[in-house]
Formats: sequence, C-alpha cells, structure tokens
Amino acid sequence: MAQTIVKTEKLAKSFGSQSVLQDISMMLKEGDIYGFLGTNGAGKSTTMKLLLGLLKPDYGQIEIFGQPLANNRAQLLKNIGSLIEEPSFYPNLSGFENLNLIRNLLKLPAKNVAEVLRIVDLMPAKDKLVKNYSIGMKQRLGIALALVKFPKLLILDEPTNGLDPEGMHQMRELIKRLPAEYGITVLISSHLLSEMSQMAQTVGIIQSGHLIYQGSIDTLTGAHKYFLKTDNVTTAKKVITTYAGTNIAIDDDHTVTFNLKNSNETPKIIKALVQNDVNVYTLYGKKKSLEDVFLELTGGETK
Ligand SMILES: Nc1ncnc2c1ncn2[C@@H]1O[C@H](COP(=O)(O)OP(=O)(O)OP(=O)(O)O)[C@@H](O)[C@H]1O
Repeated sequence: MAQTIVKTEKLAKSFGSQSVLQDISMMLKEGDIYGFLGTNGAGKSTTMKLLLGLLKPDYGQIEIFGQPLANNRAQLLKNIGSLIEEPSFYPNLSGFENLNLIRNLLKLPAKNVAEVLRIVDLMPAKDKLVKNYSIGMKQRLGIALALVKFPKLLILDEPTNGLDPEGMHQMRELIKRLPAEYGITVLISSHLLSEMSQMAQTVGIIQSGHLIYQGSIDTLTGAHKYFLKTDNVTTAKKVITTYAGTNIAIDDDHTVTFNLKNSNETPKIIKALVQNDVNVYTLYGKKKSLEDVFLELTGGETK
C-alpha cells in the first residue's frame, strides 16, 4: 500500500482576528500529484507554509513521511522541495551558477545540477544570465532549485501563474513525469480546475479556509453539463429524465440543463426527443468549471 506522505488533522490558523483556515484535514499518498484548488485568498499558500513549518498552526497536527513536523522539522525538510511565491535568484549569475550555489550549500552531488537542468529543459540556456531568462524559464529554474536535492515531496504554489499557454503546457508535462520517473510526490496549488484535471489524480478544494472536497478529480469533473435549446421544455425534461436522472433544470422558457457522465448518451437523447415531437435547436456540453463545482459542493454558496 502507498505510504502516507502528508497527513494533516484539523489544522486551524488565524491572523489577528481573521480566521484563515479551519479544520483542514488533508492526506497525500506516495506518488500522488495532489491538486490544491481554491480561489484567491482561500488559504492555499497559508496551508503550504504550515506544511513547510514557515508558519505555526494555532490548532491541529501535521505529519510528514509519518513523523510529526513539529518535532522533526529540520530533518523532514531535507526531503521536501518547495516553490512558494516568486522564486528568488541571483540575476547576474547563470542558471547553472544559481543551481550550483544551492547544491554546494546543501552538499549535494555535482551531477544533480545537470540532471535537474535536463528535467526542466534548461540545459540549452544553462549559461545564460538569469536576468535574461523569460518568465517561463525563471519558473522552471525555480522548480529546478526545488528539485536539486531530489526531494520525496515537492510543494509548488501556483507555479503556472503568469505563464502563457505554451509555458503552462511545458510546466504540466514536467510535473507529470516527477512521480513515475523520480519517485517524487507533488502538492501543487492552482485556481484553475481545467489545469488540475490535466495533471492531478487527487484534489483538495479549499474555500474560505474550509476543505470542502478531497478525493478523485474524475468523480468531480467526470460528468459534463449539457444545455438543450428547445421550444418544449416540459416534454424535453420528461424525456431526458430517462437518461440523466432527476438532476435536470429548466433554466428559462427555452433551455433545459442536465448532467451526463457519458457523451454516448447524447444521440439516444436526440432520437428520443425527436420521437416525442420536441424540436432540438441546440444541444451542447460543457466541462465543469471550478465555479460550477463550488456551486454543486456548496449548494449555491460561493463565499
Ligand atoms: N501574514 C499574513 N498576515 C495577515 N493575513 C494574511 C497573511 N498571510 C495570508 N493572509 C490572509 O489569509 C488569507 C488567505 O491567504 P492565502 O495566501 O493563504 O490564500 P491563497 O489561497 O494562497 O490565495 P492566493 O491564490 O491569492 O495566493 C487571505 O485573506 C490573506 O490576506
């Protein structure tokens, strides 16, 4: 059975009178890419800082690799790499020199630098001064710095922020390789459900300091939301019930919305609608957004 890499129990944190986290109980298993999802200010960075011992919880327990963080921080940190907020570098040194400095400081083998440069695809730019790196290259160098000790756990706070679609793609591909090829478990935060669904198997969703969901991302996003434009919403709803269960809404005089787990059902629905004299003007499906998921999980309360 996979080892538990991170386990938190009922973590709580306040800043002054503002309660920022309440009752956060998370679990990461070895080999996971765990997507930590939430809107701005939900409490993702604060949670990550607690896991790194940069902040102390007001209440609750943190275990990393099966040991309490509070008693073993220095020892546990040797096996944790992180990128929280902006990575900081020496801009007048090359990527290679920046990495080599950290490698020396941590007394790591010389070969680690070349290996992480290859992983983050910066080998061709290794001798370029960091002040001349693009944003995407700086982010990848930040990950290389976090990886240079080949940690068992990598904690990344919104590493795709500020990247263009190509940069985001490169970052995703890089992260996806880490568990299988290097045995690294990854905790990564984001406010984009679509991005997480392309790399994480497990997600935790945090809203206003509460963990409102933890589990498989497929369970969460598997069903697509469908929209039917028709001139007979009442009959359409009756017909669709056979295929989509009872979770069907009539949005306005011409729109019926429903969830389907499998798009194979749509031709059958269209056939049944036509057989029942329901005119179909449009039928389209949409992947759920983080906002849709919030609405489903909280029953309409987004804050
Ligand atoms: N050091 C601090 N002092 C006071 N308040 C803080 C501090 N750090 C965070 N907060 C507050 O805690 C709340 C959660 O912030 P946090 O940075 O954890 O959110 P987040 O989910 O990471 O959001 P973002 O994506 O915007 O970084 C916010 O209201 C923030 O203003």
